[in-house]
Amino acid sequence: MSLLKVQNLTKEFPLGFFGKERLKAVDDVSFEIERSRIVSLIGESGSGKTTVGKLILKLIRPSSGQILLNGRDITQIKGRELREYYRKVQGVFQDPFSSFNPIYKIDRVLDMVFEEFFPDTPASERRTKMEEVIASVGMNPREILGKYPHQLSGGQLQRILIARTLLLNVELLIADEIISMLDASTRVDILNLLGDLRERGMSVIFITHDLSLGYYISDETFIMYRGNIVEMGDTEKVFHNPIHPYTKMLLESVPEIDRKWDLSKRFIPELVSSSNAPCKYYDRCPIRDERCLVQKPAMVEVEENHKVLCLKAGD
Ligand SMILES: Nc1ncnc2c1ncn2[C@@H]1O[C@H](COP(=O)(O)OP(=O)(O)OP(=O)(O)O)[C@@H](O)[C@H]1O
Repeated sequence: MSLLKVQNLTKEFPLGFFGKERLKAVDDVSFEIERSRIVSLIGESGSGKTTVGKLILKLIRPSSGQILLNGRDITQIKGRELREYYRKVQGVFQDPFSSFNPIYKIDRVLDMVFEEFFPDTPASERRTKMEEVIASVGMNPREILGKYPHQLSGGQLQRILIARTLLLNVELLIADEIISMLDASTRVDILNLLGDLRERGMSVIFITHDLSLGYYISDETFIMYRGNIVEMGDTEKVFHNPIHPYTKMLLESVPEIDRKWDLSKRFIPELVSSSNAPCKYYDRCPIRDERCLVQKPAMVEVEENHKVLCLKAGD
């Protein structure tokens, strides 16, 4: 049984002044994540990545669909079951400063994990465990535990948030753009830390719009476009044998060190489709044909653990 199974997940938001129209921020998304895997969710701004993360974290409710953790549908759980869910599934977000209460020192922040989830743990054991997890995210507990959040850097705060998930021993971490605010060398340290979590048996959904970061760290990659996953599978296959025209375009648009900016290759995304084609990529698609105007694409398995949402993928 997979750790996480998401089935036909959809989230609509009201659109416009009176909210009569609806935006499908996540549209019929299905995937499974096994234990001890890092999966990147990649797509341009507004493609629905954060909404998927928030739905799994139960910060918002789905319009339809199911989310199963270890086979149990969690969309309706409440009370004690919900608390137990948060012991297993946690999120870390882009801006680490906003995740901390500025008046609590770091020891207090970590102690609250014990208060909430393991209240019977004696004080001395709490301290030992806190020191262990701070050390395992590469920091000196004596330098960190007595400090307030504003006395630490963004990278240090991200590590503390990851240390917090180690205290809980979570099974699934949703990491939403957690390294966009960090400098290049701190980024690599945090990415490597995610790799360590995987070695401990944790799975990570790594949300990013940065293809190279996704490629560096993930076992599997899901490419999102306007609420749909358009391509998914082993990272090596998605990156080295991209099939969906959107994935191909994304990979071609990564700036390379030895390639200069070229106006003729500039791509301006069209966020609202002008046709009513069932394929959301139709208006931008260089390989579209008349079938794409009438037939809704379904996920096609093009090779083992590599699927594509495109009518032409099977051609
Ligand atoms: N609470 C909300 N109410 C209305 N629309 C929303 C809400 N949250 C998100 N949206 C819309 O849903 C779509 C998907 O948003 P989401 O934040 O999931 O995208 P994203 O891929 O994470 O983008 P980014 O990389 O910019 O964070 C966007 O069009 C966004 O404007």
